[in-house]
Amino acid sequence: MAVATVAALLAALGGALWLAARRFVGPSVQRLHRGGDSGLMHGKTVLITGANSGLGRATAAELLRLGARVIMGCRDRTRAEEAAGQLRSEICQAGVPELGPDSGGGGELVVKELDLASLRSVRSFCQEEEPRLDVLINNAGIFQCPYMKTEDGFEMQFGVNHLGHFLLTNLLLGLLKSSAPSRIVVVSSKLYKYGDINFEDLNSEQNYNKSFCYSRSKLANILFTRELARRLEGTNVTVNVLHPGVVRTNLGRHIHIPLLVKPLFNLVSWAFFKTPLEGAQTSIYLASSPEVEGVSGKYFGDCKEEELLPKAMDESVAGKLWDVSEVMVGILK
Ligand SMILES: NC(=O)C1=CN([C@@H]2O[C@H](COP(=O)(O)OP(=O)(O)OC[C@H]3O[C@@H](n4cnc5c(N)ncnc54)[C@H](OP(=O)(O)O)[C@@H]3O)[C@@H](O)[C@H]2O)C=CC1
Ligand SMILES: CC1=C(/C=C/C(C)=C/C=C/C(C)=C/C=O)C(C)(C)CCC1
Repeated sequence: MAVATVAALLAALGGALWLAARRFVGPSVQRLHRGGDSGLMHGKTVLITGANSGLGRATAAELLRLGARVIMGCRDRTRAEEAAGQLRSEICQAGVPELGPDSGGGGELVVKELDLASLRSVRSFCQEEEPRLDVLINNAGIFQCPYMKTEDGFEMQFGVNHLGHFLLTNLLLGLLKSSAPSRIVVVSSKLYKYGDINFEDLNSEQNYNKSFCYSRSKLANILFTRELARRLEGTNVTVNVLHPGVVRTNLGRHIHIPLLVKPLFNLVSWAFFKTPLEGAQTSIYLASSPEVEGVSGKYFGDCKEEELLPKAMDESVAGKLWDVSEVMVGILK
């Protein structure tokens, strides 16, 4: 009995040490791409959607550290102000002195309300005058929620992840062009592989499968990027799309995990998932690195270009999705 207890304790200790070692010296930590000088983004304005949490928050922190004026486009002002306050104090503690509105254009955080589940909110957000926009990061997202509709009657995941960002980007294109060279960065997911654009039921009214709808919205992000890159040729505005890997964020909030199993999931995610800062590296890279100047229409993971499945490169589906999306959000000329 005593031998069995000691063996079990040793196995548990060994397992814990292995997990901890993996966490601290594993490949995901080594991939960190913190090459940028503070000042690299000085004078640049960056808009990040969903910047109060997870990847968006980590991206905001790093671009702020690089000297950008970061606009946090968030649906909940209280949560966003709280995140902004924390980011400001983290940056001050890290000793970046030039933060603030009087700093001559560098390192400023601005919170603005933006609910991507409401076309009215997207339109009113874009009506607020901004003198320039150098980088737009379409980051906000919702994952495997129960069947819900946006204010305008779209299935929630397709509505927020694709249509809200589609309208936002289109309404900001003039400003991005007048600020060129400028960049658009789109956060998609490897799970696009399990999606299809079923044009006959884009609002999933006949049949709702939450995993399929998430994957479809992320496939739409990629098709949108490729069609937009084609339309933006010669404008000096680039657009690229990325997958961040599996990252420990609040994205899984709609996944029900029994209370007793939760500690195990937390342990597994702590050991195997990327941290938000690790997951945000490709967004930061595409937003700021001189290495990707002029690169457009490409798909990235871990700061490197990756190949796409043929269904994400289908030009006729991308063109049709663009046309249908224009009608859905009401910007058909
Ligand atoms: N975490 C991961 O493993 C992966 C994430 N991704 C993608 O990364 C992106 C960021 O997600 P992540 O940081 O993980 O998740 P989080 O849930 O931590 O962050 C998502 C952000 O999106 C915001 N958001 C959700 N709905 C809306 C809306 N209607 N209007 C405006 N903002 C909204 C959230 O706001 P609020 O806090 O108010 O809810 C939050 O700020 C998503 O596009 C996701 O699909 C892709 C692959 C893997
Ligand atoms: C951290 C954590 C969770 C987070 C899950 C996440 C972050 C899922 C990510 C999904 C992916 C990979 C989406 C791809 O596009 C759970 C499981 C809810 C509960 C336990 C702790």
